[in-house]
Amino acid sequence: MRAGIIGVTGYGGLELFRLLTAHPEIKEVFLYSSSKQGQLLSDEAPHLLGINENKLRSFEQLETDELDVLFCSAPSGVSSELLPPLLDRKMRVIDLAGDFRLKEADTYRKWYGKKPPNTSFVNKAVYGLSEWNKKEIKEAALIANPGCYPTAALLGILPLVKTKLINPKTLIIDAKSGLSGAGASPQKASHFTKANDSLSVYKMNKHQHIPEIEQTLKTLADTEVNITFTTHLVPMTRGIMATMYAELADDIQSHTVSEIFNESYKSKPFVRVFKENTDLFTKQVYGSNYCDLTFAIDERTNRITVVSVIDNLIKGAAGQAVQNMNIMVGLNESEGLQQSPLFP
Ligand SMILES: NC(=O)C1=CN([C@@H]2O[C@H](COP(=O)(O)OP(=O)(O)OC[C@H]3O[C@@H](n4cnc5c(N)ncnc54)[C@H](OP(=O)(O)O)[C@@H]3O)[C@@H](O)[C@H]2O)C=CC1
Ligand SMILES: CC(=O)N[C@@H](CCC(=O)OP(=O)(O)O)C(=O)O
Repeated sequence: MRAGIIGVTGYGGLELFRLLTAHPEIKEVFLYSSSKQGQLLSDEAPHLLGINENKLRSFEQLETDELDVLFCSAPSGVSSELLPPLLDRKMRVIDLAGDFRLKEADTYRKWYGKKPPNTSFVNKAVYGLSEWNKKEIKEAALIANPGCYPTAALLGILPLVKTKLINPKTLIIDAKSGLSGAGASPQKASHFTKANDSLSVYKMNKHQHIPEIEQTLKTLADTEVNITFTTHLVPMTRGIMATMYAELADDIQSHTVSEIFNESYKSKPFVRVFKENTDLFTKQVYGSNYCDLTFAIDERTNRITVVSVIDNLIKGAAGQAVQNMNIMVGLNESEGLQQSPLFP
């Protein structure tokens, strides 16, 4: 198969490049850039010197019949302009940005502050939460790859919301991300002197992933709810930890919660359910497509705490995108994604 990557010089794009060039079924990867056409990828990413010496192509050089699948890893607002003509030419696309995730145009306008994409393409897009939407992903021509925070949060909370083990109205998601979550271009909040040795909170009650999580709880767990979701920046390169709190429905014992988690993920190669009260850390999934989960029940408050960790650039972006490609083209979903986490 031949794959293309738009936005390959960014953090998500570089991870796509790394995964796709090691993928056993991918014979060639074409690289597209909006700003560095004609340069080598290694000019921008010196760690790739000698590994890929192909020139970055312009979008005008993108021939749909050359590619079996195209990944778009550009900032939000770009893919809604760039992708429709390619989709019209029957290109199979996996988009890593938020453009095609939210079904309501007004919701996209409100939370992203941008012009929403054409409704007909939004309607065609399938939400690529691999473990929960496999049937639809298999049939999709356009996949809206989930956001990094929603991936971590939803994998942790969906089993409990779906089985009504918690009261969803009491759900609070407290999430922390490494700096690569903010992308490669310099930003104030991730500037070394501000981020180092410090912890910051941002976009309180305004984060664009709030409607994405709410929409998915509605579509995949038939639960309409407004959530409380807070994001923090942690001075580490990669990783997300989502810590989620909710009131338990009456008299739920921990063995029931364990059973639900184990049952939900028993045949899912990338979700690892740890036993109750395990101390998790983001580095245990670093560089891998795993999402690790644990929980603890507080009998004094009748609340449950669920903890989920992922690598934002892999399970939260490029890894899940490759997993979705595998599902879409009928390969084993683990193909090319079986690397162990990098530790220490
Ligand atoms: N970082 C993360 O953890 C996650 C990111 N995402 C989403 O994935 C997408 C990529 O994120 P990330 O890699 O972090 O971002 P980066 O800022 O690191 O990279 C984005 C890349 O997009 C390209 N680009 C910029 N402007 C345009 C444009 N106008 N037209 C076409 N291409 C453009 C640039 O490459 P060039 O100049 O070479 O074209 C740039 O390197 C974003 O939508 C982000 O929200 C989703 C999940 C997790
Ligand atoms: C640490 C950090 O800044 N993370 C980014 C994640 C961006 C992202 O993934 O954006 P979309 O999913 O909306 O495309 C943020 O919180 O906005």
